[in-house]
Amino acid sequence: MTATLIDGKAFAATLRARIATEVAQMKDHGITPGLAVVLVGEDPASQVYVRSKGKMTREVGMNSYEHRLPAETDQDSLLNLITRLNNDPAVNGILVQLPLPKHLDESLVINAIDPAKDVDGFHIQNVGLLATGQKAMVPCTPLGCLMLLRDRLGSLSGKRAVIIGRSNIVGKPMAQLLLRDSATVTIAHSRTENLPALCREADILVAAVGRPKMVKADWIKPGATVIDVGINRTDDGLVGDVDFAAAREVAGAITPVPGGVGPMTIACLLANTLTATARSNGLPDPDGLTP
Ligand SMILES: Nc1nc2c(c(=O)[nH]1)N[C@@H](CN(C=O)c1ccc(C(=O)N[C@@H](CCC(=O)O)C(=O)O)cc1)CN2
Repeated sequence: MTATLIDGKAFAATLRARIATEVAQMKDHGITPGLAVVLVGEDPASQVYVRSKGKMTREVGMNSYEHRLPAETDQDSLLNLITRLNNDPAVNGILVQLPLPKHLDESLVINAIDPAKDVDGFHIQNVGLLATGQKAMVPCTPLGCLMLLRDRLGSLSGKRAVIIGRSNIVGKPMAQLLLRDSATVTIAHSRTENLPALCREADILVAAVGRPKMVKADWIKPGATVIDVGINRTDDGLVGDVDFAAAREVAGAITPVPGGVGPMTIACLLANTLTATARSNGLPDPDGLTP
């Protein structure tokens, strides 16, 4: 069996077009969503992502505010900028591109963002709201994975899901979202015993470890849906955490890298910015953009 390709690039383009329609309607009511993105330093991949975020923000009709700071920026200067953005009524969403240079305290910086403008969903308040099943801002990459999974499978209720990776950005929020949809969820990590056997039990396998081609074909239950969050730059180019060519002969559906989960991350950032704008203006959440 050759797996169906889950085309995240196409899904993200459709999502962005829908967001553009909703932004146009907001503008008719005098509201223009604004997204501020802060980049500290010159990490080449981060520069690409930030440029792409700015371009797509403008394409859907939102205002984009980019703040590029030198790598040696001190903590207080960064916190002062965040305070300014928190207090700026034109800014509905704030994102600090990660990773930050080592001398900056990532948690302190993220938790300085107004939770209502935290379109990354990384603020401790949003983490807690998500974990307790309340209305939260939801991290973009797991939100994108959830959208792809629901589109492919419909109901996730009762499905066996294994997530490889326990990061705050992907693994943990992904688990919360799948639990919310009544999947049976296991988070696996570097100390998990007999990982291949555990993965073989999964109807839904999410790989988010950052190790190129780690997940082999014989780790996959025939017919399973495989979501590859890995973005690893290797001598062979960009590869995921899943050995794609072999895995697609076993899985029922699989996301490619590139063109799978990655494009969903930015589309969901725009979705979150729209949601944050609606909430701050006392409007209902836009349909289908929040879990
Ligand atoms: N504050 C944040 N920082 C980071 C996040 C995040 O969600 N919030 N996620 C990643 C990077 N990221 C967005 O910031 C991101 C990663 C990948 C893609 C993407 O479209 N990938 C393409 C491949 C692009 C390439 O060639 O590199 C794909 O997979 O098809 C978009 C955004 C870390 N930091």
